Amino acid sequence: MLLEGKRALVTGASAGIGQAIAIGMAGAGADVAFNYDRGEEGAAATIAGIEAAGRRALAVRSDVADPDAAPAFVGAAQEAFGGVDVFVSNAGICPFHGFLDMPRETLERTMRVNLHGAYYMVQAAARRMVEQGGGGSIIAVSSISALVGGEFQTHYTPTKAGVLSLMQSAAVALGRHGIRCNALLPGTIATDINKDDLADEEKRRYMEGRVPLGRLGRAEDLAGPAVFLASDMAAYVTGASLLVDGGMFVNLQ
Ligand SMILES: NC(=O)C1=CN([C@@H]2O[C@H](COP(=O)(O)OP(=O)(O)OC[C@H]3O[C@@H](n4cnc5c(N)ncnc54)[C@H](OP(=O)(O)O)[C@@H]3O)[C@@H](O)[C@H]2O)C=CC1
Ligand SMILES: C[C@H](O)[C@@H]1OC(=O)[C@H](O)[C@@H]1O
Repeated sequence: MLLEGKRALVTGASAGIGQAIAIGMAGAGADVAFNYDRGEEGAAATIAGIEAAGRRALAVRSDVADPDAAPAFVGAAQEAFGGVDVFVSNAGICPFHGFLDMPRETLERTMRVNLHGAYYMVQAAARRMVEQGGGGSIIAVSSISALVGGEFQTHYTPTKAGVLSLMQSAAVALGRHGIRCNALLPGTIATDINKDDLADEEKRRYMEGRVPLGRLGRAEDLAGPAVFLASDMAAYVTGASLLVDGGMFVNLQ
């Protein structure tokens, strides 16, 4: 198995992409610790999925925007599993809103969760990996939106560009420790984050029509790419970004 005996941590894994990655990594042989903010029921489902794969699970409830949450999460995983080999920064929000009347609190919360949260979490994981020696793999869930804009995402797309940039700089900073840092760039993946937006049938059809593979993404579509980047199959891959979008980005006309 690609991640046999590895210890993986995933932020925001009570739902959607994080949950699929957490369960996918367990299926590939990893013990998995994950954090989440509010979704108790979802967290229980993630634990069940990890355990069904025969691996150990640890759930930690905390807000990634809180700088103290990062060392606490990594410390809890260290205590439970004895180390950290793989870290996935995934937690994120996207409260769709227009630009001209963007509430300051919406802007600041989105920045704090998506960008500051990723920074604190990745830094805490990297510190642990450096301390234990032996390298590691860090993956951040950025977005196709790091590369293109969105009318109702002016507060969100800069955070995803920032997360992509964080992986590039962290790859440079951490290469000497054998720690690889890469970004996943999902396209439009049907999850809770865009349930309301895609409830508009016309919008949904338009988004589907932009995808050469003919369908929106599923959370599970991110699990394989995440396992690959976490594994030794990607031993010489760092500072890279991988679009997982069914071809949406390259579909100009
Ligand atoms: N869906 C898509 O089309 C795309 C998504 N992405 C990115 O993928 C990531 C996951 O999104 P997706 O799975 O779609 O969304 P979901 O809303 O389905 O899941 C988001 C997860 O993040 C958690 N979370 C949210 N805020 C916090 C916080 N402050 N602290 C800890 N955990 C938190 C949620 O936990 P809880 O519910 O417990 O609060 C939940 O587990 C995000 O970073 C998003 O930007 C990127 C490109 C496309
Ligand atoms: C929430 C959006 O639907 C989703 O998030 C992204 O990063 C992409 O822009 C997707 O459209």
